[in-house]
Amino acid sequence: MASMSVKHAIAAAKKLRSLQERFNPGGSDIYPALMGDEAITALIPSGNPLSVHILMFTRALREQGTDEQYEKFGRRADNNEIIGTFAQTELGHGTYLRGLEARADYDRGTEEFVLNTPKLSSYKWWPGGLGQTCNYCIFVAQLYIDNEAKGMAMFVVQIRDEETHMPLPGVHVGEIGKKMGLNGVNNGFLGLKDYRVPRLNMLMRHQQVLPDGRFVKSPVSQVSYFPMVFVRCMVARQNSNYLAQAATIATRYSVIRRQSPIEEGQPEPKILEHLTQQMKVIPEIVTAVVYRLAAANLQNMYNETAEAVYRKDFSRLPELHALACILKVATSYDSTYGIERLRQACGGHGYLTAGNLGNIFAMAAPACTYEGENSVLYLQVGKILMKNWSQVLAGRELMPSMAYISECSKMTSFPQWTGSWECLLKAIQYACVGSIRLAFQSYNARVQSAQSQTAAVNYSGLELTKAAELHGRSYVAGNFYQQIVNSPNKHQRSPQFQKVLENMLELHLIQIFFRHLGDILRFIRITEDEISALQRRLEEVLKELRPDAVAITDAFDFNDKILSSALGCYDGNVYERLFEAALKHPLNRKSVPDFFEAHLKPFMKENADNAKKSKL
Ligand SMILES: CCCCCCCCCC/C=C\CCCCCCCCCC(=O)SCCNC(=O)CCNC(=O)[C@H](O)C(C)(C)COP(=O)(O)OP(=O)(O)OC[C@H]1O[C@@H](n2cnc3c(N)ncnc32)[C@H](O)[C@@H]1OP(=O)(O)O
Ligand SMILES: Cc1cc2nc3c(=O)[nH]c(=O)nc-3n(C[C@H](O)[C@H](O)[C@H](O)COP(=O)(O)OP(=O)(O)OC[C@H]3O[C@@H](n4cnc5c(N)ncnc54)[C@H](O)[C@@H]3O)c2cc1C
Repeated sequence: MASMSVKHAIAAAKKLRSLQERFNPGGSDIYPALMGDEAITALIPSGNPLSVHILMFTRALREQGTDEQYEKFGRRADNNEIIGTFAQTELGHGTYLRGLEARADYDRGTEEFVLNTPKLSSYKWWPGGLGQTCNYCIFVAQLYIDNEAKGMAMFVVQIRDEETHMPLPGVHVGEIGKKMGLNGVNNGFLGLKDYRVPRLNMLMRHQQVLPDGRFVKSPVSQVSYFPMVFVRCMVARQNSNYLAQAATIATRYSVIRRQSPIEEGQPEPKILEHLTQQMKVIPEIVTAVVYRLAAANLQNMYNETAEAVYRKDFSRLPELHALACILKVATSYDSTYGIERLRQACGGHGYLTAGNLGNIFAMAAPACTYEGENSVLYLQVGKILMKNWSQVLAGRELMPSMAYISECSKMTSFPQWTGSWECLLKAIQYACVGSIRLAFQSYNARVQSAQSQTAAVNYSGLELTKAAELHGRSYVAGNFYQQIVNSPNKHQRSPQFQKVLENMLELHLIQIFFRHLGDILRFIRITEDEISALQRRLEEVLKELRPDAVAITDAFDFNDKILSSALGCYDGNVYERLFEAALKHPLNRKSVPDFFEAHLKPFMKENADNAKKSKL
């Protein structure tokens, strides 16, 4: 599997190079285009062992290294002359970066760093491609000068000989073992013992160690986290893709599969005629569209911020960090939940490997963990919301993506309920601000009672994560509303197309309303009649979108090779393809399986003999 994945990954890398020549060398705006060509995902269903090389190793060299360091290492990496990974997580630490144990001690006598993973728990553990594929890595370590800790730093480390691929002296490297999925990625471990690298192997665009050992601190320490921000933006796009693939498969299957008459005596309908099936499938189609649009927005913001950071303007980093966290979490949670819901919507055949829904789930699910575990990132956003609420109380402006918080904070009560889209959106935002206010009261009371900020964050954690989740809902729903209702190119859309988009907006807003009804009712009075009216509208809009479901998923434009699913094939010949896949199973090569003579027959005979004896 690993060699097949590497073979396909090399093919994909060549494609990426040709795209880079067309777009711009190493530009971040090529990745969505690349992912628009899902061949990357389909060709490598067991995961791409070069993903981290492309997404993190090459970018870290470009963004964290000096121009000279880019010339020395980055150009070769961009040209795939060397293959690297991003080695930050350790066996003992992943989330708490300040607890990382790998260390880099500066030796001013030789102008080198001595790299060590002092304990087993200090071993780098998880980096993609580290096990077998990479010959370099970005090694993230705590920097020490004269045994004084200076914080985290990144080092370019060669781990294997470029000719023989043998691990270099002082390097202990290998594969960490089988996973739930992505088993073509060869995630690896790395131990270093007194491994020396020249001073200029420390990436020094933002912080420097001078030959005499003087340390020049970064103006903004968080800029060293930038490689993670980029991947969080990519995850938002990639996981919306996984959900779109699963939605396409389940939709196509749901208009092929017939089961259970709706009226006695009538023929069995397509299962998508069942309202409950519509409720399983159609909202996931819409969620995939909603997140694809939100991820595109985030990608633009990333590109703008990356250019600003290059000019040493770090002002937009905090907002990008907050949005990258919230979208990475929301997209990975909702896509993972959605793919499983779509699998269940396909009955038993959804559980077959030939349906590919299990593999899509296995590709999507780890995004809830990597690049920042989701609950930790929710807490991170909760902390940022507390900081911004203090700004609101001080009457200060907030970052654009949080402007609604200021607006809602000025509302003494929620206006008359109308049930309009604007009303539904405002309800979600109003509930979010109410949750922020409650979280702040708890958090602030703790800080006032002399709890440390980190302890107050921990003990207010449930309210902070709730506020963060509702902030994510508010941002995503607000973005979707703007794209459908206020988009500058709205007049270029046909009325029919605009109507489909508005139905999708109606469904998204009502679905989010019902998902957070408890949170909303805490702050807004809504009558039973008003809620029942929304229930009717939900049923109505599912019926309205039913005829468009196949067309919308066809518009995702996944070809059969990419979906790799007997249930979601374009020609709809599901049963033929399921049977064809079954006949290919190795167990069907012989009529009598080998285990019959060896195990089954003796077992049955022994039981028969025992039965006879017991009768005597
Ligand atoms: C060959 C062809 C292939 C083609 C490839 C392309 C094809 C693409 C297809 C696939 C695309 C996408 C799929 C993705 C596949 C990728 C594969 C998996 C990769 C996984 C890699 C990893 O997992 S790398 C390791 C990730 N690890 C983490 O994320 C660690 C998580 N922990 C943290 O981030 C931090 O510890 C923390 C944020 C939780 C806490 O930060 P800190 O310790 O500093 O403490 P504070 O919370 O107090 O923060 C201090 C201040 O810093 C601010 N802050 C924190 N983080 C950031 C940030 N990132 N940016 C900016 N600012 C930040 C924080 O807000 C505090 O600010 P103040 O309050 O103002 O002080
Ligand atoms: C498929 C895959 C690919 C990966 N690729 C890479 C890679 O290329 N490079 C790399 O460096 N790493 C990589 N990782 C590692 C990944 O970044 C870490 O797994 C992730 O950061 C979580 O850290 P951890 O696994 O050590 O969990 P921990 O940090 O030990 O967290 C475990 C659990 O503890 C809880 N927890 C932790 N901290 C807190 C907190 N502050 N508050 C509340 N609860 C908390 C959470 O429930 C969390 O799930 C990869 C992981 C996976 C699964």
